[in-house]
Amino acid sequence: MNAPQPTPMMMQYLAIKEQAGDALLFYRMGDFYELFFDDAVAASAALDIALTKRGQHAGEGIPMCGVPFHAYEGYLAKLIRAGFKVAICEQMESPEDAKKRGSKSVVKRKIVRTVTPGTIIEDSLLDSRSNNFLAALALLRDGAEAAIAWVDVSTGELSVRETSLDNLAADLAAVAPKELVAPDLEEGHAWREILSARERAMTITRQAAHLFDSASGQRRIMETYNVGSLDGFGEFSRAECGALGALLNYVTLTQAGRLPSLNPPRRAALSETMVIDAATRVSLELLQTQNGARKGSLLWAVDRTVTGAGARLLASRISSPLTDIAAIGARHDAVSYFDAERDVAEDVRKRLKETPDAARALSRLSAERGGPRDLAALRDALIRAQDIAGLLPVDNAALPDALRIAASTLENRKGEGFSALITMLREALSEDLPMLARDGGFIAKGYDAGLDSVRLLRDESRRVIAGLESKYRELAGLKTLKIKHNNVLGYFVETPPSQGDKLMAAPLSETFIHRQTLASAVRFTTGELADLDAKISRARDEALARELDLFEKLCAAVTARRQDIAAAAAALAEIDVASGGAILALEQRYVRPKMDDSLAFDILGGRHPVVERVSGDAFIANDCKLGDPEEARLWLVTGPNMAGKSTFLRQNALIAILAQAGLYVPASEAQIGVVDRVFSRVGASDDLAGGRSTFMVEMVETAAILNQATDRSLVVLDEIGRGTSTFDGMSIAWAAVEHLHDVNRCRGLFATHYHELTALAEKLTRLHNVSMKVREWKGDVVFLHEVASGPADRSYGVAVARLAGLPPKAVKRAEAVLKMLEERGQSRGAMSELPLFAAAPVAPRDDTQSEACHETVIQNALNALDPDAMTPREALESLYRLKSILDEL
Ligand SMILES: Nc1ncnc2c1ncn2[C@@H]1O[C@H](COP(=O)(O)OP(=O)(O)OP(=O)(O)O)[C@@H](O)[C@H]1O
Repeated sequence: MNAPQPTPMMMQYLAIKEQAGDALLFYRMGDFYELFFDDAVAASAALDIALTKRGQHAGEGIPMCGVPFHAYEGYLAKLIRAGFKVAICEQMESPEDAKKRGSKSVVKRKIVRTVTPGTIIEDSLLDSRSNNFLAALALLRDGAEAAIAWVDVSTGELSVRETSLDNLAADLAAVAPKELVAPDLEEGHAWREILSARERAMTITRQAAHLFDSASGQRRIMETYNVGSLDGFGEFSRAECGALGALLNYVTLTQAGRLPSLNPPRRAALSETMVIDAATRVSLELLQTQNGARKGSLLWAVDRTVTGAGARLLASRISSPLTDIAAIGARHDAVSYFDAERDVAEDVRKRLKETPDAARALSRLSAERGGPRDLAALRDALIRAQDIAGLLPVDNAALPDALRIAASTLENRKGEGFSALITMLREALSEDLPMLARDGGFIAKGYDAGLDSVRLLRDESRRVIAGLESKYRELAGLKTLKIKHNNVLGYFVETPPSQGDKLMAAPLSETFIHRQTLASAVRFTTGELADLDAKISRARDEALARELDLFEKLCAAVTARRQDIAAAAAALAEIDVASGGAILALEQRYVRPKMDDSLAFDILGGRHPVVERVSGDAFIANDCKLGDPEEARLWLVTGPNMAGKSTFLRQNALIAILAQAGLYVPASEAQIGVVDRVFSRVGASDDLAGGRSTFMVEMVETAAILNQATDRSLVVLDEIGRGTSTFDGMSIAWAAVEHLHDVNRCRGLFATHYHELTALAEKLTRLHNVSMKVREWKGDVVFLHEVASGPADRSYGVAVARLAGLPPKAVKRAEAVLKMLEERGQSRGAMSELPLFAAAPVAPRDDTQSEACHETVIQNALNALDPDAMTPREALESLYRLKSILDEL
């Protein structure tokens, strides 16, 4: 038996599916996008929609599912978030046109774009406050030359930098692309290993090596920016050209040739930014917490921006702090201006709040995917830009350079200004705007005489129709006769069923032509009505064609100015970040850090931005003084668990990052010699997927720090070596401190539970012991969260265990073991002499009655307290009081 032949429709589908490659194919059929075969199976599982079988096309059941066109964006968003790519295939003609062409059943179809995690431009699929980067990695000469380029297709921001095997992980962590285009590397290749490690955080799209070639990259850049040479862009290395070329190529491919507006590529040299490796970013929770939430991150604590573009800019600044003192100072100057001019800051922010996202609207319009509302968004953004520029007069001598440049960009002072464009858009657009241009009705009355006269014709005909109704009622002698409209019949006359016969009989049948009989009505047309209907529909088509033509002209006028508009949008974001920084400084008492090229790290009254935001006034500020010629370079921090060591360590790393991102810092004073790299290992994590134990991860990370930290770096390390046996761990911690002190010579904070390490301060001249202060009261411990000079006298581990609610028997036993260990010295011998825990005698309870009585007294005293209303000191005093009550009992 012969295999069934695929139908012409299925042959068309298979040909288009081949073009879609690894993307799911959304195949437009009427009001649905349909998916077939494996695509259907994958989509129905990911979207939780029904999978059915279609039998006609190839003679057997083909798995299929579909999503309705009017609601497809939600489904698309879900698939993209799940890491899929989706090729959108549209019908390019109506079935009627296909029939006219002589094709029986197959209408022309074409992939109009492929949506991938890194190439989204639809607002509904994007988070307005987050960047959505697509990156490309070029490796030339097997990685001897390498570069990474990245773009946010929704805003057109494009950057490129050289990278290396050592820096790639940090670069990828800094950019955090949603998708990376990379050459297809063979198994075991060192670069591939680094990419695989990040595969969970981004989609990797592998492409043939020749697409990353430098010469074709150069051609692609010139084509994209329509220039004859690369001279205007500054010098790009061969690898940078390769990465940019591959990136632009992929964007062109996925957008089916309709490129969104892209800014000229900006070179982001490695030396200009602070290096923060991937593990440090996770540990410091810069843009998101370790659970992936924005709330609780550094960005969440310091973000006071009021626009999406401002939030995105702030996120990239925190992600890539600067190292150039002048550039950092320029950002601080801008915050400082708004800090001094609070009223101006408030006025500016009021207007910013009403400012639409110009960068994203512009991008959609440039990619020919925008609508009338995007034009209105640009108009309103430019109007607000002018208002804001008015609040920042460029001749004001107090205005810092960064704001002066921003204000002059907002008005496009060096160009032709935006007034003409604003006037044009103001006059052109009507009040109520449809989502899509093809819905029509968005051009304002009075803007185009031709359109107005067509509309007049249409309205005139509508009026005539309204008049016809009374004429026909009179003619037929029927009060119930009505003229109605629907999409199938156009305008028609309708009567109740009981009256239909009257119109179908002579003489009325000469005027009324029967069209339809329904249970509830009988419908007719007349020659006059048909003429008017045709006139109206011609006028409607003509009006729409005219509107679409005008829309195109408006878009062309806007996109012709896209560089200027993009610059104004960037200036608005800059002003948002600076004014938000000033508001933050005011609300949270942040100060401007003094930046210089010394090796100082001198923080007075430093606070943790996130813990402080959660705990409010109860947060205890602490100083940190490192690197001064006379002072210590490294602090060894000891103290019990829960005393605040990790908080102290992290807050200082965060202060360095905030300062160099161009923001003020949570401290009463700060002087920072620019930091080139920040390393933070606070809290161990394991890498089960990578097959590495907690201890192994810790050692790999410690190795990276000891190998990479320079004398300009800031290192914060918490309890290195705790994942192994006490003696191994202590030896590793010991050696790490010595290495940081003598070899790396960096500034750093090193927290440890190994008290033995405190003896190192006698040997290492620039190591200083500090400890977290606690109060002890008859075996209980109260945390003061204050950093004091000198080592901790005890570890208080057992006291903390008691606080945590360990059963009293276990606590008593721990105290006994501890005492024995302390008496005999901490040696393996001492440990082996200890009797087994289970065999330990437990003192029997005696005077239970008096204990119960004591409990009541204590309970009453406790009930009288309101911990939420107390400061830590009041709490401490209450504890003392409680203790004295207990003593008296
Ligand atoms: N300076 C401070 N002011 C107020 N509260 C603080 C301060 N520092 C820390 N805390 C509070 O104490 C808790 C414990 O802090 P942290 O985790 O830093 O202690 P730790 O000494 O590192 O403990 P461990 O050794 O168990 O990791 C924090 O969750 C925070 O709420």
